[in-house]
Amino acid sequence: MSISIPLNTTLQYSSSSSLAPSFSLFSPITSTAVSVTGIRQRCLRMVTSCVSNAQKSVLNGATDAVSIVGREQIRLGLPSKGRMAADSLDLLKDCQLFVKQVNPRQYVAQIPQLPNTEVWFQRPKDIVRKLLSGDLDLGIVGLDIVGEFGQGNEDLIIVHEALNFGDCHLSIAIPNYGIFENIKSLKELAQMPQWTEERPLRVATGFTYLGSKFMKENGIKHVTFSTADGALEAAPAMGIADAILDLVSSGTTLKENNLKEIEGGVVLESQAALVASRRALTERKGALETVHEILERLEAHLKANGQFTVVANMRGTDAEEVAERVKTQPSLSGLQGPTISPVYCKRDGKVSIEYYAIVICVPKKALYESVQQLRAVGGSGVLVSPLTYIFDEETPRWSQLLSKLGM
Ligand SMILES: Nc1ncnc2c1ncn2[C@@H]1O[C@H](COP(=O)(O)OP(=O)(O)OP(=O)(O)O)[C@@H](O)[C@H]1O
Ligand SMILES: O=P(O)(O)OC[C@H]1O[C@H](OP(=O)(O)OP(=O)(O)O)[C@H](O)[C@@H]1O
Ligand SMILES: [Mg+2]
Repeated sequence: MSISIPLNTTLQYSSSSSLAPSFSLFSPITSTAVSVTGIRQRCLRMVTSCVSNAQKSVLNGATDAVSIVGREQIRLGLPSKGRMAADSLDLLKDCQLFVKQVNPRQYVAQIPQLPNTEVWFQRPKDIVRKLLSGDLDLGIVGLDIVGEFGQGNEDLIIVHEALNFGDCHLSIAIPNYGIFENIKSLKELAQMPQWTEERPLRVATGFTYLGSKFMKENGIKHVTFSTADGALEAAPAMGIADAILDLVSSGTTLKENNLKEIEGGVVLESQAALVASRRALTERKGALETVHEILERLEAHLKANGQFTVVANMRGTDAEEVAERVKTQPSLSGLQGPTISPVYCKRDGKVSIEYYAIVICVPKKALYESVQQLRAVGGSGVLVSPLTYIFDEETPRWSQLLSKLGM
């Protein structure tokens, strides 16, 4: 990379709120800044050093980034557009974290519930890059993007790996016609005699890092990659590539372009994740507390999201006897166990206990089965309602995070 600075150019340097110093070059024609020949040398040295720091940061991650100083706010990166954008905001809303973005073209926003945090909207790949350069502290992106642009950098920490949206997988696909008609697995693809050093397997992908790592791990030597920004599924039919490596969710795009996935060809499973910079968590004041709060809210919401509260009445002699009956059924154990409380009825002017109310949480998937089991042990009047949050004593991911941080 080379930089040329015209003789009459001045450099403005600021290290204001961001981690990395920023600099800008001003031409005297358009700015009032004064050029002093003596400063030029110093400016040149500063530019060279900034550029080389920036290059190092990109190559090595935040290890070489400027130290964590100068900025009070924690920065959370959210996808600025595309299929992850609305879902990220909806998830935070479900956690009672309301991102106040006045209009969609505004790239910075606040969350009133987290006054020390600012939101920056960025393209997903830039969120990962900026976590590594120290310009963001936290981010929500797909695991595919973390893998491709994070390149295994140890400064990136996955705080929550399953935010329950953006599900897809990164997979190799080949034509379902011609020489590939009978090829069903990666092994068969690798063993095709067509691929040689002179004529390698040509793969079109936006995931060249993960792609070449995967091919190496699977012992496929004769392979080259080409890249494009989208519509990769056209590449085989256009004669540009033999195979593609791209994200798949419904599989419609593959099908519509006469392509098929193969056994052993899935490079990774992806969904949205909460990612953090290790350095930010260990060095930036308040970052760890903020991530703890976000994690608690996320876990409480995501855990509750998969469950219903079920209330039923059950005739019995006492609470223990009802508990014994309920415990015979596998789907009725609840989180810790069923809550059983007496139902006070008035009969002939006297208060008596004939029924007990049982309250349990059941996984949504097991709802009908649970209702049947409740009925089988004498349950009646079953009420089912959605659960909004389950706050556990401590979230398991929090202790995992602390141990990843060596705390
Ligand atoms: N079918 C899918 N195709 C692509 N990405 C998907 C799919 N389903 C979920 N995703 C997730 O959405 C992310 C991409 O979203 P989107 O395509 O909107 O991003 P982008 O940065 O705008 O990409 P692009 O380079 O296509 O403009 C992926 O990184 C992945 O995590
Ligand atoms: O399995 P499916 O549900 O069909 O989804 C997969 C397609 O979606 C994505 O493309 P996108 O819509 O982002 O368009 P692009 O390829 O132009 O980026 C991805 O790159 C695949 O092409
Ligand atoms: Mg896309």
